[in-house]
Amino acid sequence: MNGHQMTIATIDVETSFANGRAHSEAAKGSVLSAHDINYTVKEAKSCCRTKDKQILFNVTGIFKQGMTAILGPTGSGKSSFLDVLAGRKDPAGVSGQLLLDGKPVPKNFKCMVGYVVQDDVVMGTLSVRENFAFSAALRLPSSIKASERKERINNVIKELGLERCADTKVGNEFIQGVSGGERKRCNIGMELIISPPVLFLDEPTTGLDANTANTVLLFLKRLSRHGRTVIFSIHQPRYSIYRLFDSLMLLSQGHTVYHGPSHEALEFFTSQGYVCQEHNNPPDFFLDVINGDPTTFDRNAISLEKEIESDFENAAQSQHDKLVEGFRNSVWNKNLQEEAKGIYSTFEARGGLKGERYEAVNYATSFFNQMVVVARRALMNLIRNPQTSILTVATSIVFSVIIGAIYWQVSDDPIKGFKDRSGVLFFLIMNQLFFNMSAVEVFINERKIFMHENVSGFYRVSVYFLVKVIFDIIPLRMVPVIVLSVIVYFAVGLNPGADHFFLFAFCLFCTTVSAASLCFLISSIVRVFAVAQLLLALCYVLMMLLGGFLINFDSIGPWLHWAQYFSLFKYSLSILYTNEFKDRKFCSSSNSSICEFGNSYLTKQDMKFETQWDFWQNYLALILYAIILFTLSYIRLRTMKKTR
Ligand SMILES: Nc1ncnc2c1ncn2[C@@H]1O[C@H](COP(=O)(O)OP(=O)(O)OP(=O)(O)O)[C@@H](O)[C@H]1O
Repeated sequence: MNGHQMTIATIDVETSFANGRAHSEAAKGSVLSAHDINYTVKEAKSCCRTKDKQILFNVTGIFKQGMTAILGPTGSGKSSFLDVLAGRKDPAGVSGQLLLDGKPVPKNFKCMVGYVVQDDVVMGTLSVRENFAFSAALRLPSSIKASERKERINNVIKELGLERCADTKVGNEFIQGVSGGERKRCNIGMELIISPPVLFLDEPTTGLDANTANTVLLFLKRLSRHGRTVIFSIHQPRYSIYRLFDSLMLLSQGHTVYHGPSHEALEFFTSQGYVCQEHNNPPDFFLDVINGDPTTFDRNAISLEKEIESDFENAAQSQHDKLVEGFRNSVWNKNLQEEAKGIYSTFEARGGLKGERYEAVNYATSFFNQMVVVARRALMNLIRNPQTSILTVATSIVFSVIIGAIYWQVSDDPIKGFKDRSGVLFFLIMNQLFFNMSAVEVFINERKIFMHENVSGFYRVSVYFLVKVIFDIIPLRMVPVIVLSVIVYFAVGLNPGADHFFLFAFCLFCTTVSAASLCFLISSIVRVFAVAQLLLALCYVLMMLLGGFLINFDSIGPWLHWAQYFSLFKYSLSILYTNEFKDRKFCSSSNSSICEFGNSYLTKQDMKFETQWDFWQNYLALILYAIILFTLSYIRLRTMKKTR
């Protein structure tokens, strides 16, 4: 079993999951065992060189029904081990064997288990019940009847003690919602809906006050009593929390320094010469020992104490080595290894499954069902979070009124008219681009929720992407464009005629969607909002400069001429100018015999406008621009690493 890659196969749990077993009896008392787990990552050394860094060293653990806490100093590998157990690490870096009830975990193990991430991943605009219904609609197989789903949701609400706030919105920065503890329980409930055989939680108490943390852990304890295997990483818990643990795993620098019943941990440390003072909190004491705190030594170990005083770091290291060695030779490890060996030999005796790759299991529901459920949530989110849309429309109205007032009924004079009209059109395109910069936060804000839901098997990447584009990005941009077009077009007095108005409005819409596609691409690549904004502003400024309207092409080197094809200004302004000036005669108001055709102005601007194709190719370019950038964003979403 040493050094082998993690094997992947399907197991019975999956079948029971698909059959929608009754909530209370599902996956009762599942045993997850990890055998000789090693985990290595590739660490970047320089720009093109990487080095292997081992994070976990031959970690063996058995996790039964009840609460198991994984404890250790910061950087000891708690989160890494939890992720490996939950199947959320790249299998390429993991070796060893994971067994669930003595059988290999399936390829989609991460979708079957519950994993409560540290961050908040519930939708604030939905109520607790609606969030659970969202999880149930996507993660339970379609074969489960609506009434059974409803019953499961009610059971989870009851199990987590959320009856009082079941129909309250979870809350976000705009909406007052449930309390911190209820919110955490709501995150847990999203996972419990599928009756997972094992529930993982990454530092469930982080960000909660002491009392709330206590309440959450009490609920977990109750869940574990009802037949669940609960495994979580935790930072220095208080005694009131520690006493709830059934089993404990202590890690130090990726090695196990204790794994066994939590109430026997002190005994193990005493056996190694470390005595916990009477009123000391055991978890604090364990961490102090692992961190090499000299006060944790037995008074008899004087020579070692001296060593610590002289060289603290070396002493901490030697204390770590001593603990690892101590545990390896302890009775606790002997029992653990024997039990693990028993499970492993049963698995081997069954034969057949080791090393085989079974087909990946599909999502619980169809593409169409996912589209409906995710789109419904997006629309509810849009309606219940109207601040963004209202602000966008209000800003659009104010801006349009200002533009209308400044450029009120522009003159038909060939000199003044050309200047004012081209000015307002240029300004409008610039506004459409910069006004859309808010779209860059779309994916940055939702990155965590998307990654969690996608990894947990809620929906396909394509579903999220299509819903985002069709029900979020496009509608949010359509209304302001209509408002702006109506106000500005008639206030400024642009080319009369319904056909010209619609061509104008359609051009602004295409420009907005193309700009939004660029925002979406950048937000799928960059994680930091400020950096994304800076990148976007840089792109727009370059587009403006190289679009051919602020500088004569003869003045730029030929080597830069290609850049114009990436400029949205080039296409959008070509449409708006042609729509406004082509075949129109502009005469001086003071002397009607002084007239000039708009065509001559277009020629001076180096614009092609003679044929229909000259005009329509710009729309085509804008549409292709949006399609290509949205496709690149989709590829980026698909290929991005979604596990840590
Ligand atoms: N992808 C990676 N590249 C390089 N080092 C990594 C990577 N992932 C984890 N590590 C390192 O592995 C060690 C264990 O990390 P891990 O996050 O599992 O620790 P932890 O015990 O959960 O820490 P904390 O309590 O601070 O969250 C750390 O030293 C961390 O820097």
